[in-house]
Amino acid sequence: MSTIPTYGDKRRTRVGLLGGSFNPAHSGHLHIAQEALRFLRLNQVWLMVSPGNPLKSKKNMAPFFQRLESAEKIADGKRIVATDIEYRLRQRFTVKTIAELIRRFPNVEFVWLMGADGLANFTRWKHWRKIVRLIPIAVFPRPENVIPALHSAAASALKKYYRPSREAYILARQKPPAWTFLVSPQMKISSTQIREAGGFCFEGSERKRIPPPRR
Ligand SMILES: Nc1ncnc2c1ncn2[C@@H]1O[C@H](COP(=O)(O)OP(=O)(O)OP(=O)(O)O)[C@@H](O)[C@H]1O
Ligand SMILES: O=C(O)c1ccc[n+]([C@@H]2O[C@H](COP(=O)([O-])O)[C@@H](O)[C@H]2O)c1
Repeated sequence: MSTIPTYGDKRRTRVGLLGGSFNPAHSGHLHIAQEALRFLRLNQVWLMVSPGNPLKSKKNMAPFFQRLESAEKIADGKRIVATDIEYRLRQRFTVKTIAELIRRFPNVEFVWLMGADGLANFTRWKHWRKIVRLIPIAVFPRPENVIPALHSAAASALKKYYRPSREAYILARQKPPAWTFLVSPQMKISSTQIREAGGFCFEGSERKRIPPPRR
C-alpha cells in the first residue's frame, strides 16, 4: 500500500507530478518519468494515480487499487514513486489536488508532467488557467499528438509563458505561469493499446478489499 510520500517534507526538493489513470501503467509512463528526472533535474517523480479522470468514462476503467498496483510495478520506490494521494485527498480535479499538495508540502517545488495529448485537451480541464498559475508544466511529445498539442487552444493562450526546452533544468524553480515542451524521444505505447491486446485483465469488486480513504 502506498502512503502519502513524506520525502521532501523538510528538505527543499523538486518533485514532478505525473497524474494518470494508469489503466494500466506502461513503459511510456516510465519513459517520461525518467526523462523528467533528468531534464528537469528533479529529486522525485510521483506517479499519481487518479481515482477517476473527470473526462474519462468509467467503462473499461480498472478498479483504483489495481491501477495503483500497476503503477507500483514500474516505480522504483525511491526516485519514481507510485502514490494514492489523490484517492486519499478524495480529489478528482487536478486544480484542487495541486492546491492541496502545495499547502501540504511548502518546501517542495512541484512541476506538472503530461503527455502532448494532455496539452491538446487542456482547456477542457476544470479551472485550467488556475492550474497554470499554480504550477510550472512540462509537456512530453507523444506520437500523433505533437501537432494537435502545439496548435491547441491552450498552447496559443499560454504562448507568452513558454520556455524553451533547453531551459527545462530550471523549470521547477520558476514562478508559474511557465511551461515547456520537451524535445525528447517519443514512445508509441498507450494503455488503450495494452487493454485492446488483452494485457490488463481485472475482475471482481474492489469494494470488498479496500479500506476507506484516509486523509
Ligand atoms: N507514450 C507516452 N508518451 C508520452 N506521454 C504519455 C505516454 N503515455 C502516457 N503518457 C502521459 O502520461 C499521463 C497519464 O497517461 P494515461 O495513464 O492516461 O495513459 P494513456 O496511455 O494515455 O492511457 P489511455 O490509452 O487509456 O488513454 C498523461 O499525461 C499522458 O499524456
Ligand atoms: O481536473 C481536470 O479537469 C482533469 C481533466 C482531465 C484529466 N485530468 C488529470 O490528468 C491526468 C491524466 O489523466 P489520464 O486519464 O489521461 O491519465 C490525471 O491526473 C487526471 O486527473 C484532470
